[in-house]
Amino acid sequence: MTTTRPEAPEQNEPLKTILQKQVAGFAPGVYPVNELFETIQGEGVFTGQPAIFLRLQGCPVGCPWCDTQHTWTLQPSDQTSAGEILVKTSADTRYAVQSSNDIVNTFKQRGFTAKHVVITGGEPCMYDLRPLAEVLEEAGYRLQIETSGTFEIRTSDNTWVTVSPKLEMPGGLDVLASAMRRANEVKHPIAMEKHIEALDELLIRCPVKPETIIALQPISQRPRATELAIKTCIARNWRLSVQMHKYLAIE
Ligand SMILES: C[S@@+](CC[C@H](N)C(=O)[O-])C[C@H]1O[C@@H](n2cnc3c(N)ncnc32)[C@H](O)[C@@H]1O
Ligand SMILES: Nc1nc2[nH]cc(C(=O)O)c2c(=O)[nH]1
Ligand code: SF4
Ligand SMILES: [Mg+2]
Repeated sequence: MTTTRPEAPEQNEPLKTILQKQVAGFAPGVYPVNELFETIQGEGVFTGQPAIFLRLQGCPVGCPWCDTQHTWTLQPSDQTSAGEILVKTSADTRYAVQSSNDIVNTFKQRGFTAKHVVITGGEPCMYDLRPLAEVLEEAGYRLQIETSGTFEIRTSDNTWVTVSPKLEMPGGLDVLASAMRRANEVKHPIAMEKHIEALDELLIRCPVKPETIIALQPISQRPRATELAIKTCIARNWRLSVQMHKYLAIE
């Protein structure tokens, strides 16, 4: 296991600056892993697919409704061992720094049978995912990433890219436009009409490929958000993504 420890942040530095410095401290092919588990994909096109989830630590985007706010920070004091990550029973800020080979070996040691790997976060595209994709694909896994489109997407050509666009993006419009062009799937969290209007506007400014699937995902299972998503999906011929794992109370 790699024991790289990022430098401690100075006081009052913005989260984005702290994260950028700490991310730069990781060697290529080494990642801070917040969670690693096998479950059923509960979101988007692959809903129902058995999958291994790899949750990377760190995200500077700050969506107010984010359901994984414990992944935002990357505090050196939160670094722990790989063993501790595997026995986690609740969401917390701890992470283990692992190489791509550590990760694939863990999949094998745990006896995971799924061949679909979902890399999520936090924001996984803060990291260059190409070394990890190479190791995983070589070992016979298919990759999917969940990303906000706020960082350049660095992964294999075969990766299924799910973009959940964050419109007030720190990366700027060029980065988001490139993510939208690369997207196999756009999965947009919504609660109100204005979120659908924002998506319409975005699709004009940042077009997707004709085959890209568009899905609406109600924020936090709110009934009004779900009703709006259902109505809009039927009217637009878009997909509905309901975070099935939350209804089933599984990981
Ligand atoms: C937690 S994010 C991590 C990956 C990446 N940062 C992103 O935003 O795509 C994974 C997915 O969960 C969605 N999400 C986060 N919080 C949610 C919530 N409260 N309700 C519905 N979807 C949510 C995000 O939009 C994204 O599609
Ligand atoms: N079962 C399950 N499916 C998911 N799809 C996307 C998830 C995420 O947090 O990115 C997620 C998750 O946390 N659990
Ligand atoms: S970009 Fe993703 S992880 Fe980051 S705050 Fe938004 S939903 Fe959460
Ligand atoms: Mg989740």
